[in-house]
Amino acid sequence: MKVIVGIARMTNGGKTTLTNSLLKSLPNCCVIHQDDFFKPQDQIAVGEDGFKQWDVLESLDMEAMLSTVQAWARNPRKFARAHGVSVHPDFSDTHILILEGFLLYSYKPLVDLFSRRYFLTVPYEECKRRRSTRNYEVPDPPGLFDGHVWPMYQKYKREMEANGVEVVYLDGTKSREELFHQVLEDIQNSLLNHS
Ligand SMILES: Nc1ncnc2c1ncn2[C@@H]1O[C@H](COP(=O)(O)OP(=O)(O)O)[C@@H](O)[C@H]1O
Ligand SMILES: NC(=O)c1ccc[n+]([C@@H]2O[C@H](COP(=O)(O)O)[C@@H](O)[C@H]2O)c1
Ligand SMILES: [Mg+2]
Repeated sequence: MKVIVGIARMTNGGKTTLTNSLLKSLPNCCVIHQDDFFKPQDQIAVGEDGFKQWDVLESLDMEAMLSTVQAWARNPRKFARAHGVSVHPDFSDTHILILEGFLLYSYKPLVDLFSRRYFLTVPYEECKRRRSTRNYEVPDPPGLFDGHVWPMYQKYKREMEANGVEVVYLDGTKSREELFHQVLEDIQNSLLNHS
């Protein structure tokens, strides 16, 4: 059985934190981080607003991300080995892939591959506060959050809803432990339903 789980959305919603906890608890579980597929800085367009447009789909090499997912799907055992994940003998027929990132459900070739699509949200003020404490490889210029990050979040969310993409919303203001247990239990239940 092969299962692909999406841990998506809001910047600073807690995706990477939650994903890292799940990886330790789920058997034969590999991960692909969307952040690893940002194009180089000189290929990021500058918008009419003067900001580099990091938070649009075109800033990510989604074809390369899809190829990586396909490599896992062709041979999850080989993928696990190559990524240092040992295959648990008691669960050798179960393979889980977590895709983690802020724009997972807006790229058509990927969207139907998920068994479960999680969508972490936190209120605007909390998101902005957490973001202000983060150090990205390319630091945020002043005004980026309100001028680019937040409007793009809203635009893609509206499009996703209009396209009828089904997601499981998660309240990112819950504690790390509560979120972890909620999602772990939910994934375990959906594994039982698949088997
Ligand atoms: N459940 C939570 N409650 C409070 N703070 C959190 C929670 N999960 C993550 N954080 C904090 O929020 C920030 C962003 O977390 P991170 O997992 O990197 O988010 P993302 O990958 O969605 O951008 C970090 O400082 C992290 O420690
Ligand atoms: N990793 C990078 O090269 C890079 C560069 C500039 C901005 N970012 C930011 O990363 C965010 C996505 O990552 P998080 O969801 O972990 O916050 C986007 O909102 C984007 O603005 C990342
Ligand atoms: Mg992250």
